[in-house]
Amino acid sequence: MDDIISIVNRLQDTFNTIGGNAIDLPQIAVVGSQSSGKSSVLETIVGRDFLPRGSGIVTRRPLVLQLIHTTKQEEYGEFLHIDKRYTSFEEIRNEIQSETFRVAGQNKGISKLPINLKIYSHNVVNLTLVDLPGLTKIPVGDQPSDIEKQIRQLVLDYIQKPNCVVLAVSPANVDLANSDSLKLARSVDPQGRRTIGVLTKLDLMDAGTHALDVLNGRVYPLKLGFIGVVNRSQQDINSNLDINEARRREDEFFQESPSYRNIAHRCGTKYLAKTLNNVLMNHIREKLPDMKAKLNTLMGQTQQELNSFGDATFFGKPHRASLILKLMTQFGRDFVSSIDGTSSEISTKELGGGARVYYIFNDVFGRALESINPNQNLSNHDIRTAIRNSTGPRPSLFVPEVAFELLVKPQIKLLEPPSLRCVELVYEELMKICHNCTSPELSRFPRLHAQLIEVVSDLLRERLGPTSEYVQSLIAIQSAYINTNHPSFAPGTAAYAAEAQKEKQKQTPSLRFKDVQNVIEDGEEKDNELAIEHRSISQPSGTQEDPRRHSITNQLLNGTSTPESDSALMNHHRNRRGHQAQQSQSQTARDTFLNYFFGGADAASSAPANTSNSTRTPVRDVDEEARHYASTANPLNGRSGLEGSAAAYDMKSLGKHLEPVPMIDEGGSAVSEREDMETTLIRSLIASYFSIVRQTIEDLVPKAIMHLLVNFSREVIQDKLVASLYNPDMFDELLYEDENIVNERTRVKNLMDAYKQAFQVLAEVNMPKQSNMVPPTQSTA
Ligand SMILES: Nc1nc2c(ncn2[C@@H]2O[C@H](COP(=O)(O)OP(=O)(O)OP(=O)(O)O)[C@@H](O)[C@H]2O)c(=O)[nH]1
Repeated sequence: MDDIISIVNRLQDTFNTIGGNAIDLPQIAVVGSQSSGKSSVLETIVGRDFLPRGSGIVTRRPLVLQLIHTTKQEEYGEFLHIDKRYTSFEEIRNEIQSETFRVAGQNKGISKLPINLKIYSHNVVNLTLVDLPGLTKIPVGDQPSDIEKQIRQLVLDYIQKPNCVVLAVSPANVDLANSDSLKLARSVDPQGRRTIGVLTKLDLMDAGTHALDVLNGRVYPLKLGFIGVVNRSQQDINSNLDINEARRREDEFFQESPSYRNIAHRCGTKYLAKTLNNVLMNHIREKLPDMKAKLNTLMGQTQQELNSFGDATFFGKPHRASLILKLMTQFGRDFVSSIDGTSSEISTKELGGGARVYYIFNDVFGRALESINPNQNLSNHDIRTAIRNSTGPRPSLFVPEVAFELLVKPQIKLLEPPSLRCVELVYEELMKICHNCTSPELSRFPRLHAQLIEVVSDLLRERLGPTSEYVQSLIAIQSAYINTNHPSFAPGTAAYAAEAQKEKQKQTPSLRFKDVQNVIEDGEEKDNELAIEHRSISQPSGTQEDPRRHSITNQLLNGTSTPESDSALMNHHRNRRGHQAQQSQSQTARDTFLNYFFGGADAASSAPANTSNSTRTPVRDVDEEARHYASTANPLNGRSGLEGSAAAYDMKSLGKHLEPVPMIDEGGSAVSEREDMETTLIRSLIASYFSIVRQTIEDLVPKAIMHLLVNFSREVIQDKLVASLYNPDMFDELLYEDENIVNERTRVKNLMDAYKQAFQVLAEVNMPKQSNMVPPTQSTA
């Protein structure tokens, strides 16, 4: 029995340490009619005098008695309602009495409110016993009329729980057929599986009668059987008969009684206590598989929790350096793997790490660039003014390239703010990643963690400047040189021109845009001719000019070319080829034409290379252009016809009638159809060129950020961390452990030890001695 007690106690102690109800130990409720001897039975199980005794109703409140086994010699009791340790059992009894009076009153009334008492002793097994008010039938004194019902309900509240073992006490000197306790026990345990019958007062039976039939299970069937006991009489109590002496007398009674001598080994309080233990053990055995499985799970979880505090091999001063290095490497690796998306903790709920950087590039940055209007902040007035200014005193003949450059550069600058913001967003994202790089092991060392974050933050901060500057220079580079020769630049312009031309075609059936294009693309021979022609036109003034050229060019531009004129043109050029062919060879006819349509104020000086590839950029209304050209400008030098004869005017007399020139033309001067056309064209050209630059920036900025900020940081992080923090003088400081974490680790460690111990105990319980495990049966009689 000692083995069982010790195993049960150890198990209970183990689970007390854990603080959980891992074992569902049974509660034993003592049920019986009034004065049947319930309190006496309880007292003998505990082995101490501590319950109020007497005739009439004594137990008027449930007494929940927790017996707690301790290894200390000192025995004491504690009530839940009072913060005091009672070492005198006499005092405990008085406290029960006064507490009963306090709640249930001085009369014979009862209360459902239990009194909770814990008894700590090395003589007890861990058990919870409940002493309940005795069952009555008739109210006495000033008891309420439904006292029987009240007590019955109170008792049922306890015994109907499946883990409650019912100790049904019946006095032997009353016929068992009248036993209220058995009747009530049967209502909750009809199979009699968890009811132990206790027959008290065997010593008070009439002479010549005995309870052998009951004790042998022939009268009332209970799986756990009946046990006969002899408690102290009132007389014994009054004379303070020692409880151990009472037990000895009880043994004597059964040994010497001719009726019970044969079954003396399964009678008495001692045997009752043993039976209760067996019931307890059986209960544990039943629960064993569940408990083991539960314990295994708990051990697994606790081990995991323990592991999260770090590898135990790194504990201690000699391992500080390797621990720091390990944590640093882990931090750096986490940072890199978060960026690369190779982290083991990839979320399915939200974007994280590198995916967010991609999102910034693709969605945020991409959309920000797309949303920029290429003509933002550019009014028609601005464009006209730019054109006018760039043509100087001359009326513009063609859309001036200088004006286009002037206007497109500030627009390119619009790409700078979103590009710089993109750098910042990625920087912020990397900062976030760095802050999220933590592990339970690292969180043990808050100072090291903070330092790791600080070093990486510094690194990122250092890279922010150069990356932003580079991105800024990417925009500046785009503004530095406007490459109208870009292969993608022409189609947009041509599309616009085609659109504009369609409008015109409806009105002028003369030489059309298409025709001009056809002329351009009509074979190398003609192209070369035209190239030579343009070269001639571009001669600076003062050069000897062929007068035939005027009419040929005008014919072509006016769409009035004839086979004759074409051949004349050819002949003319053949004649000129001798001295000019060499110079023209490197130039194509496309250059020539584009200088017509895209010529600057000074067409002769505009770089042909700018337009050499823009084969489909005839952007002017050729008819109108040619007419305008013929009427207002000298096609040879692009100068106004007025210019040459300016001296013919008497400026002094004119001055009297002319208005002063305003600093800003606020729309006072009428906008001609032609100016309107030019403005629209410039807008289209800006949009076309802007989209090329935008595309380049959209491509280059993420690359630059990846190279200068992201990749750079991930490559140097490890070196940077080691260089900054791997210093033996700092180890103590860096490895300072948070007090709460130390406590938590200790708690988890103790928990793990307790589980291991419990597991060991359970292994022992699994193989108990057979004799201890068999519940008492009547058949052995
Ligand atoms: N001679 C003798 N007297 C007993 C025995 N058991 C109990 N008594 C006496 O019977 C009386 C009632 O015993 P208790 O143990 O107080 O009975 P109870 O069922 O707890 O009483 P309530 O709590 O009032 O219901 C006491 O005076 C006991 O001394 C017994 O086996 N033999």
